[in-house]
Amino acid sequence: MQPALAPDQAGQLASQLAALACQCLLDEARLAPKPGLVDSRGSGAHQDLTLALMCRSARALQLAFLAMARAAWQQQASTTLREQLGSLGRAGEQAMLQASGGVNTHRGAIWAIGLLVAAAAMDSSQLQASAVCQRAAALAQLPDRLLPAQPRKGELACQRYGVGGARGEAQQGFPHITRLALPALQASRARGDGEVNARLNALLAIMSRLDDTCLLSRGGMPGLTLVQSGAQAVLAAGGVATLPGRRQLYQLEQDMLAQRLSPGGAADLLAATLLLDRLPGMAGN
Ligand SMILES: CC(C)(COP(=O)(O)OP(=O)(O)OC[C@H]1O[C@@H](n2cnc3c(N)ncnc32)[C@H](O)[C@@H]1O)[C@@H](O)C(=O)NCCC(=O)NCCS
Ligand SMILES: Nc1ncnc2c1ncn2[C@@H]1O[C@H](COP(=O)(O)OP(=O)(O)OP(=O)(O)O)[C@@H](O)[C@H]1O
Repeated sequence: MQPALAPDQAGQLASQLAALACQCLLDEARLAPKPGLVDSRGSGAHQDLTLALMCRSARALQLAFLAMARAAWQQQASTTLREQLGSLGRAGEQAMLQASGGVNTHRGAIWAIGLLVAAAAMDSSQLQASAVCQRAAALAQLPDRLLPAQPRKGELACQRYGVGGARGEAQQGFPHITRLALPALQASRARGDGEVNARLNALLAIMSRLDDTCLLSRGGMPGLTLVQSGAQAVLAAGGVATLPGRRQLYQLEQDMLAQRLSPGGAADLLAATLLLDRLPGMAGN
């Protein structure tokens, strides 16, 4: 049990968490070169998204993350908290749609990062990635009776292809982050690759294994397989910091753009990876 904090101290930590979550979304959006995704070079495989739109959407989500951190502050996982977070997540989606003029910029990110912000707030004395992911999984496993019944694109892809999607990833405690992305980020930094390349290698590690419903909706199983094997080829060639790895990355990007493939789920998980990487270093810890 963490020691009780004065209310203003608790409020400050919740604000810091929300600001950090937004910063991670901005860092993900600006990181380049990301195959198929919006980045500082352009819109990737998207026709209705730009970097400016992604940044506006990211900033608009700070209040939703703050509300989630406050709601979860020193709470245990419960159906009441899960349903509160669900309502706040849907309000966040409305704020996102307002900021983006009706385009889905960050729905998957609100889900993953919302759960992780809430999980961090539940016990701010235990901010290591594994502990935070376990608490987020406990939340994601609880039912939300207020969830609207009609299934969305991701849900439909899950049913059609028999994969777990965004929900399954969270319910399992974000294994693509803890087992792949964070180790790839750390190994790449340790090799002296530089921060941009380390983050790109973490993204490629997620893409090499994730059953991303964005890819399944856009390109079916062939689209998902193309991306997974292309990302594996980049990593097998030595990663994005090497010349052979860079060549594989640009080949993968050409193949993805030709088929309008965008790994949106992997991008969300990269932003979540950056958050988990920075949580233990948050002021006050
Ligand atoms: C569970 C969610 C993601 C609904 O997902 P659904 O599968 O129905 O599809 P939807 O197309 O809306 O979103 C899927 C998004 O998740 C991301 N994604 C896709 N595949 C994956 C994957 N394998 N792993 C992680 N993220 C993924 C993509 O960005 C995609 O756009 C979520 O939107 C939801 O239930 N929201 C309700 C509000 C809520 O409960 N919020 C909780 C706040 S903490
Ligand atoms: N840098 C990024 N560029 C593009 N998408 C991103 C980025 N970062 C995260 N995403 C995620 O990708 C998802 C967008 O995927 P996608 O375009 O397939 O969804 P959609 O809007 O439902 O589909 P469509 O555009 O085909 O109608 C968003 O939910 C968002 O969470």
